[in-house]
Amino acid sequence: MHVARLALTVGEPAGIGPDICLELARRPVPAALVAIGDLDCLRVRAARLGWPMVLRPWDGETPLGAHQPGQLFVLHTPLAAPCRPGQLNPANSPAVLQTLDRAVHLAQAGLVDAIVTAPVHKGVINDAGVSFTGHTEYLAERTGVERVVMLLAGRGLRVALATTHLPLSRVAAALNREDLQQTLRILHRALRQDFGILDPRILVAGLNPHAGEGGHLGREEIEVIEPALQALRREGLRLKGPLPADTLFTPRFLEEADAVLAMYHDQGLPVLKYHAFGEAVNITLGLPIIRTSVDHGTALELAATGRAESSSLAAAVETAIEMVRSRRLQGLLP
Ligand SMILES: NC(=O)c1ccc[n+]([C@@H]2O[C@H](COP(=O)([O-])OP(=O)(O)OC[C@H]3O[C@@H](n4cnc5c(N)ncnc54)[C@H](O)[C@@H]3O)[C@@H](O)[C@H]2O)c1
Ligand SMILES: N[C@H](C(=O)O)[C@H](O)COP(=O)(O)O
Repeated sequence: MHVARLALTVGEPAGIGPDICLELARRPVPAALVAIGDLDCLRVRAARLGWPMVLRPWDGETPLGAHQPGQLFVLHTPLAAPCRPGQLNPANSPAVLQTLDRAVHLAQAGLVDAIVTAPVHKGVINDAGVSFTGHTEYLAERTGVERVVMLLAGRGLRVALATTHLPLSRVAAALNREDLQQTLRILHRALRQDFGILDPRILVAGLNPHAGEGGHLGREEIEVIEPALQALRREGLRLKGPLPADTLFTPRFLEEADAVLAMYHDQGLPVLKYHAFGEAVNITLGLPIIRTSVDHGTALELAATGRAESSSLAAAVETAIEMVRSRRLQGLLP
C-alpha cells in the first residue's frame, strides 16, 4: 500500500506556519508531503532559520514520492507582497485563502489523501475584506457541507464543540435541538470510523453554571440539550449529560468517556489546551475530505526565531496518516 499523500497549507506567512512546516520537513515523515504556499517565502524563512533545505516546485500533477528529510515539494502559491515575519499584511490574505482552496481541490480530485493546515490569522483575513471565522467553517462552505464538528484531541482527551467561532453573546441563541443532534451524530460516527471506538461514550456539558441548576440558572439544559439527548439515546447513542461543565472535566467522569461535547469554544478548549497544548490535534469532523490541524495559532512573535514548536503539526500529520490508513482499511479511500 502506498504512503498517505498529504497537502500541507503553510498558513499565515507572517506567522510560524512556514517555520513549523519547514521544521517538520527536516525530519523523516512516513508520508508524501506537498506544502502549499509561497516558494520564495519558504526559501527566505529557511535561510533565516539557518536550515539548508531543498524546496522543489510541484506541478500539481506528478505523483508525489515518499518524503525525504530536508526536502519539500511546494505547490507555489504566490503572495501579493513580500512576507515579513511578525508583520501582518492583508494584501497577502487572498493568497492564504487560495492555499486552502487548492488543498481542497487536490483532496477532492484524489491527488492527495488528506489536508493538514498550519495556522492562519482570522483577523487579517477579515481586515482584507473577507468574512472569515476559521478553517472549520471555511472548509465546510467550500466543500458544500452544512454542518461540521470541531474536535481537538490530545493526551487521551477528546473535546468537540457544539458551537465554534462566534461571540459568546450569541452562543445561547445558536443552540437548538436539531443542530445538537446533528453534531452528536457526526461526532459519534467519527469516533467509530476514525478512532475505531465501536460503541462510543460521550459526555455532554450543560451551557449554564451547574447545568442550569434545575432551570434556576438557565433553561437551555431543559429545553434544548436534554430533549436532544433523549432522542439520540432512543437511537442507541451512549450519552451522559447535560453535566455541569466544571466537574465534567474530572477523572471520575472522563475515565468513562471517549469524548466530551462542550457547548462553546472557551468552555472546552481551555481544558484541552491546559492538558495537551503543543501535542493536540484539531480535526474537522463531517467533511468529505480528511482535515487535521495544529492546536495553536500564528504566534507572530515567534516567526523566524527558531523557537516555534512543531510538535502539534507533527501530531496533526500523524493523525492524518492514521485516518487515511483507517479509511483505506474500511474501503472508504483508494
Ligand atoms: N488552526 C488555526 O488556524 C488557528 C488556531 C488557533 C488560533 N489561530 C489564530 O492565531 C492568531 C493568534 O492567536 P492567539 O494569540 O490566540 O494564539 P497563539 O496560539 O498564536 O498564541 C498563544 C501563545 O502560545 C504560544 N505559541 C503558539 N504556538 C506555539 C508554538 N508552535 N510553539 C511555541 N509557542 C507557541 C504563543 O507564542 C503565545 O504565547 C489568531 O488570529 C487566532 O485566531 C489560528
Ligand atoms: N478554535 C481553534 C483553536 O482554538 O485551536 C482555532 O481557532 C482554529 O480553528 P480552525 O481550525 O477553524 O481554523
